[in-house]
Amino acid sequence: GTGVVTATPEQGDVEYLSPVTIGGQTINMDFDSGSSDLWVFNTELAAGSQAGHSNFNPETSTTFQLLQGASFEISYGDGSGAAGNVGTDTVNIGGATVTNQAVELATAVSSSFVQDTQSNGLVGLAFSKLNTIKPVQQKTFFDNAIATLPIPVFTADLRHAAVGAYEFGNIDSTKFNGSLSWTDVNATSGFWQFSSQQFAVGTGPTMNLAGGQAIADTGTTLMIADPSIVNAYYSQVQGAVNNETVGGVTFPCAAQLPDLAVDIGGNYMATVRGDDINFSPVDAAGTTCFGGLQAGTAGGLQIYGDIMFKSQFVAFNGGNNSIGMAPHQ
Ligand SMILES: O=C([C@@H]1CCCNC1)N1CCCCC1
Repeated sequence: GTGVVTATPEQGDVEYLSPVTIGGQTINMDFDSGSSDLWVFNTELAAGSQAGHSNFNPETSTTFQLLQGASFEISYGDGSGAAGNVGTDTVNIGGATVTNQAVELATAVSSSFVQDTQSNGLVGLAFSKLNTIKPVQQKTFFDNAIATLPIPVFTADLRHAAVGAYEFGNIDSTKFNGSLSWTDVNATSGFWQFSSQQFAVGTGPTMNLAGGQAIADTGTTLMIADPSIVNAYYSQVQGAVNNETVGGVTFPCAAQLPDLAVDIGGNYMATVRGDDINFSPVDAAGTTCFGGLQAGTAGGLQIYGDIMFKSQFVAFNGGNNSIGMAPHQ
């Protein structure tokens, strides 16, 4: 069958949380198309780490089974991470159900996860080759579900400061304008990766980023692009400065921000709304704002995160490894 769950933004759209039922216990988790582990806060964790969280209890689930000798350890690009043991259980996301899904029970989590009490774990939706379980790598929820879905797709409908949705096995065409533009992804890296070699700032000329590559990552808050794109963009914003203290580009909150169009696989120019690039104030007075578009390393992999998803409805097709995009309805 299909599955649909809400995707509720934390304050400031820092991340989006969705209800996942594991062994009959419903827990709010962060769906991450940029990683491939499903791990959860749980009663095995130290009490100090459990505090404030919803903690899965494997002992009260009648369907949980420990995966003897299995463990996981994951590190994310932002320096956060988790590690622990592994079991299997029945995982139900909005009706889409997988029995014997690998459920990773963290016995250690980094401080940023402990402090973020709205999130109780991640559901990895990138390709299973990135799964960190050892000695035998396990599959993602989507990989396990795909055979039972009417169509081998999940979609992300993320909104600025409003409730959106993740859907498995269905493409709800009432959620986007026009038709989806499809692009093949290169799954070699394990990410939903595509070429992104052109961009345009506002009504300006299309510019080239030779060899540009990007991934679609629902688990990344911002949009991390090549410095050439970032410099071209903020050169059009009065008062934009690279603010080492806060760790990125800031600008006056009253600035008029242009849209940014980026190429998706050579088939589609995805427009990211300028007002979504005004991410958050950095000062109490709300005078100076932090940009939703920030620079990665020159020539490095670009990470199109939630800032892009707030403008674009995205369908992930695991049947033919492609991504479909269209502006939200
Ligand atoms: O670890 C991450 C992100 C962190 C935020 C959540 N999604 C995964 N990376 C981004 C993609 C390239 C590899 C590093």
